[in-house]
Amino acid sequence: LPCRCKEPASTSLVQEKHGLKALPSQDEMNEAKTNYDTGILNNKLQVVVAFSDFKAVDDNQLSFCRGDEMQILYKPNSDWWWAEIHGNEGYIPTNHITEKTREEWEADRWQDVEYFDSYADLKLHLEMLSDNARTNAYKDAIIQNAESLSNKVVVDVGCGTGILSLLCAKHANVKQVYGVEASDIVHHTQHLIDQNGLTNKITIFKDKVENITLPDKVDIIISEWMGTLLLFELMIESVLLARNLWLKDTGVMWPSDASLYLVPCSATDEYNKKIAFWDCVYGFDFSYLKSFAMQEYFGKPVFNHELKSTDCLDSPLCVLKMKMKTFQIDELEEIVKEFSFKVTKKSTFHGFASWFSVDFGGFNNQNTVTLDTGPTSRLTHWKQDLFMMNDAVQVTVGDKIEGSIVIKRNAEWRRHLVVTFKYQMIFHCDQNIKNFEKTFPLWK
Ligand SMILES: N=C(N)NC/C=C/[C@H]1O[C@@H](n2cnc3c(N)ncnc32)[C@H](O)[C@@H]1O
Repeated sequence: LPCRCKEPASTSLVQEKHGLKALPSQDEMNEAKTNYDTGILNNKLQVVVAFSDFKAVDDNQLSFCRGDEMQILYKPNSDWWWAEIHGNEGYIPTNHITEKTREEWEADRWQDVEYFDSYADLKLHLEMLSDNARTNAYKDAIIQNAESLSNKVVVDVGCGTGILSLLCAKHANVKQVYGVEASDIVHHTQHLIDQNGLTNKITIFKDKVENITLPDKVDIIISEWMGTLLLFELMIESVLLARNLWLKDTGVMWPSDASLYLVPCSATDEYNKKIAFWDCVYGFDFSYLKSFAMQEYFGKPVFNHELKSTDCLDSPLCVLKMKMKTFQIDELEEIVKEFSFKVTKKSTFHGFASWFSVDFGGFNNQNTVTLDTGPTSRLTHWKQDLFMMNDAVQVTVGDKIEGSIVIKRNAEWRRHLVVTFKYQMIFHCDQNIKNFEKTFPLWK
């Protein structure tokens, strides 16, 4: 099948670019045919997955795309194997494929081993549980909607120590709570449930929510999945998958709504401490280092920035609003939002700040509880995010900052994002225009 790969490179380019040896000789091939026939294990040909596209440059090579699965027939040398795909046979370069299974390959793209290891010990759970604004928002939502939760079945996706499951079971007369947790922290969770006398109300599943089978569909999905820039970790994908698999049509998602906000801001302290600092170091001009400092300190977002309301140069803009009952996973691939900010004070524009808020929609649209992580609310462990631009620009009332933010999901590393700002500044006094653009990996 014609592959949607890029245009063919020349043979030499392919071989140079991928550092490939020459194609196998006829002798090597004959040798392989003899040896490999005996190498087939229990009648199953080895299947490999391509982790990058390859465009054949002659008719005895096979073209394929990232994610394609191929059967290996012979291995004449370490650089080229003879494979079959879509009924065609030919050579494939071994430095484009992984011998891992698709499941292993997918897990790698999600960095599941590192990800779930990071939640296996108490550190992150202590940080989340110590965040009173966060945890009490869930508790308040449960208490204020206890009536509606009565006799309902709840699933807590990514339950960690089980705190949300415990709050549901204690403060509402729920029928049953299923707590689902894939990291090793889950080996403590059952003890905590038993120790608090809620064993008969809460059932724990020790696996990814993608892999489990619940006894039945549920009335409520509760989860605390929000990360930096709301979306990082992309745990939201697992929550939406759980919705698609296990939520009744009449079911409720908690949080029910999630919003991401953006504002132009000054960040004078950060800028002076890390960038302006180099202008004069013990009487010496170190300004040569400023561009390196900008890359080192602000090439990526600052995820633990504390934004003051007085730093904001205009009102915040909601750049993403997700109705969790209907939002689709593929909408996460790329989010684009135009903005047009108008500066409200004389200050220095250093960049943009972002934060999120989530609503726990009441069942009858009353008793909605909101967890807001913005500069006017109680500080949470998320704090706010700072996207420091490369140029600090003096601004005054009426200056405009117009452009777009693009949040693009990393095609390879599925928990990561890339954020690009592209905008122009239109100065009120002389209508002079300056163009800016900067891209921030989050985090790969
Ligand atoms: N970043 C914030 N705020 N919270 C992250 C919260 C993450 C918790 O949910 C678990 N978790 C994440 N994804 C899954 C999944 N697909 N299946 C089961 N458990 C999962 C993690 O192991 C953490 O304990």
